[in-house]
Amino acid sequence: MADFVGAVDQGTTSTRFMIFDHSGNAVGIHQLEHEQILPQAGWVEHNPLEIWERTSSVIRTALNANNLHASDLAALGITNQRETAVVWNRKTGRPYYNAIVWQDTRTDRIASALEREGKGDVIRQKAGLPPATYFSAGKVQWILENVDGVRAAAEAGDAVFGNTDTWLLWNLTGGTEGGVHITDVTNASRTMLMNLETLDWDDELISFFNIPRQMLPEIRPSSDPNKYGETLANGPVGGVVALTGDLGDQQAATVGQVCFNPGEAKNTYGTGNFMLLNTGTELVRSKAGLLSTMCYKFGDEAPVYALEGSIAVTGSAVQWLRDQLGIISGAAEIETLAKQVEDNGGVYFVPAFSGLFAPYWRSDARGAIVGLSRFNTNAHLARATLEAICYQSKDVTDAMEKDSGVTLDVLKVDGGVTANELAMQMQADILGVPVSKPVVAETTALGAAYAAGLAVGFWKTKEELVQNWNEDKRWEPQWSDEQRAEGYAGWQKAVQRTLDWVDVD
Ligand SMILES: Nc1ncnc2c1ncn2[C@@H]1O[C@H](COP(=O)(O)OP(=O)(O)O)[C@@H](O)[C@H]1O
Ligand SMILES: O=P(O)(O)OC[C@H](O)CO
Repeated sequence: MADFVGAVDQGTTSTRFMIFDHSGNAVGIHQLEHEQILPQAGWVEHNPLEIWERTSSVIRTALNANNLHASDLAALGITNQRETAVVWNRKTGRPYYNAIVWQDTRTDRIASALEREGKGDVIRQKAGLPPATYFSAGKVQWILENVDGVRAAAEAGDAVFGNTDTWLLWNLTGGTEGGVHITDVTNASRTMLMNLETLDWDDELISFFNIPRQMLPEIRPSSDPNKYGETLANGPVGGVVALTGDLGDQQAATVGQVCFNPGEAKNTYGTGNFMLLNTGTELVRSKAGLLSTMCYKFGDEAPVYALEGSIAVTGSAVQWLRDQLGIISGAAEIETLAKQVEDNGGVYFVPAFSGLFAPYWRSDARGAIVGLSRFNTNAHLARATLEAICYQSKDVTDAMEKDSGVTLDVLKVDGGVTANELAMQMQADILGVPVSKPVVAETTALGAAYAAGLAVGFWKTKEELVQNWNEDKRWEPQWSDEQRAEGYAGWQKAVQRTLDWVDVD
């Protein structure tokens, strides 16, 4: 068998290709950003053709730079930004419209109408999700209603939908020359169209959004010995390799962090934050504002479920300080600035730029900086931004404890923001729980590689993967209980100030 497994990680801001050896170490990586298209307030789009071009490019470059070839890869996995919706013509390969990104809020009226029309409870029951702009179904409905010719093409079977995993699988396996139209259970669980119990598209959910069923891809396991397809010999991989792993990026990170037992959780700090708790083969329905979602399904094993706390804006608040306010020139600088002051000086920043996701689900919220006095400086705002990342994670952790009864004894973390030592110390202080980061911090790509490799016997058991996980760094809580309670009370007050700001009806 070949010595390596490859994984494409198609994220919100960039796409990377990574090559892993049997110990789970990265032996090659290449990464490219793509354009964030912001046509109006609240709208976020990506160009699917640019994403495919960047994907091809990172695959070619990473293989060439390491003098590796298709024959060195035992299998390939894909992981992706979830929910982001692409609709394209299967005969021409042309997208009808830009991909509408998970952060996009243009469907707020569609989402609030669902609740008004009494469909919210059916959606929560069947899909495990609250009606919100976040999920794919409303985005597909918007394209069907607003882009000329799409509905007729969809009814004729020519216009098809996929998240970016499906778009890339289709292109990698042949595109107009016979590409597959496939997704996995984790991605499907974020569309708002899949029934969590049957793991199939649900006609009632589909009818809420008036989506022709033939637009939807086939739903397959996240790790599939019956491969989804093979890469084209003349494609970017340069040879035929089996595609056997497909997971949404947050579920992939959960696998990369080897959270295979019920009660194990990870928190990924990227553009947003996503905490997932493995709830085992039991579907736990959230009462505290979390999502019930798929964790993974490996081959013909029973599906594993998760509770998820999704936070829309965390690392992107750091980007906002850099790009919109210009108070730092690079993300890493926030740490130096925040360290200039001892504490937040009374300032709280709630970055509800896309409304508030878990556990509030309030699309009428907008961002607020509160508690300002003349004493405050940029340094307090920098500190409040890092605290906001951690307080939002505290909201989600509390909800998780309520829903599952599980008390975390350690929080496994990964993602871009975990490079920030101060933020990770704050997280341990605010939660009162140690925070632990693994040596291989690229857990998302690693999880997709694990899913692909398990399917072809490159790794034989999940226990082998657990052996690969090693701690790099741990932060212990230092705050007193009193400090923690006082700080969190301020945060909760600040959150109240952001609510009911925009009129979504
Ligand atoms: N040292 C740092 N301190 C705080 N935030 C950081 C730091 N380095 C990167 N980030 C943030 O991390 C995010 C990128 O993380 P990444 O895991 O690559 O995200 P994604 O997968 O969502 O693209 C950016 O939003 C950036 O602002
Ligand atoms: O691309 P990321 O890492 O920002 O993750 C995005 C999530 O999948 C959105 O649900």
